Amino acid sequence: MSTVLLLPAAGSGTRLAAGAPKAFVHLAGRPLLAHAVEGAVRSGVIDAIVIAAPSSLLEDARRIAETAAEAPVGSPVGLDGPVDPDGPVDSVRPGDPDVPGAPARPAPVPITVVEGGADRVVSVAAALAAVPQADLVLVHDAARCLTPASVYHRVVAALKAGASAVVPVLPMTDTVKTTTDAGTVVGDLDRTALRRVQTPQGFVREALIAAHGLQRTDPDRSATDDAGLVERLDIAVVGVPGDEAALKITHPIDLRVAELYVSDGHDAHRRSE
Ligand SMILES: Nc1ccn([C@@H]2O[C@H](COP(=O)(O)OP(=O)(O)OP(=O)(O)O)[C@@H](O)[C@H]2O)c(=O)n1
Ligand SMILES: C[C@](O)(CO)[C@H](O)COP(=O)(O)O
Repeated sequence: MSTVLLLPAAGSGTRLAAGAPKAFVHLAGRPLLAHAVEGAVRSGVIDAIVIAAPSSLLEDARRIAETAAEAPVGSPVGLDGPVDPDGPVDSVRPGDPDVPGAPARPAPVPITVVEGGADRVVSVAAALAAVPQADLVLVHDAARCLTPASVYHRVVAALKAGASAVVPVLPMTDTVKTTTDAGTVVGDLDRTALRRVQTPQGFVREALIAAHGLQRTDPDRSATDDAGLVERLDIAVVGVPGDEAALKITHPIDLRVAELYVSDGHDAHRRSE
């Protein structure tokens, strides 16, 4: 089964306010986009990547992504111990650079860069239109650039087990209340039923194409993720465990947290659990 990753990276990063479109802001000396591409390639489950970038930065995106993708690729990344050949992810590749004697080799993952749009949905649709052939399509925010390989593995495994749509989810850690516009508390939501949703979100290609097709004619613009579009087709969306390291870098404090996480020596892309 071939799996293509769509990487929306065309956002302006208004809330981060770091002086450049967010995917081009540096974390630990490299653009977020480089971290995101490297994480996807090192997961071992992605066959091709399509990036949606700002129109003025298409060449920069291509250069950054191709350099990042040339990092040696290794299959056991994110998996503890040897790869189980009978395990759920069957496209894992050999050649771990950290295994003594294993030869490093260039990434075999082709990268396409397209122009993004005015909002995330438009950017994802532009990237989706550039996917030549694929059985499975994953959509992943460049802003979630430290996502561990294990999250990719869980999403792809659930698709291969028969799901049409898969999202990584985490429990709520705050109490959640509803309020009036004026800010008066109306009531509490049962947080045991609520989940924070991350990316990569995975889809059978036809489901994602149908969902974006519907979106083009649907006046309801409320969906903030691709699963939200697919839900309108009454397709069941399956949740798998996400990971706190897959945080979306949105505000300055998120970038600071990510910097500390990396400088503490964590290599999120290699982490299994
Ligand atoms: N027009 C857009 C808007 C967002 N994105 C991408 O969608 C992901 C999630 O968006 P978000 O984190 O909200 O990024 P921004 O839109 O850049 O943030 P802000 O709203 O603060 O400007 C990011 O990887 C972002 O680059 C995109 O490709 N095209
Ligand atoms: C797709 C997403 O990352 C899921 O949590 C999120 O909805 C994107 O947020 P945005 O601010 O609407 O881009």
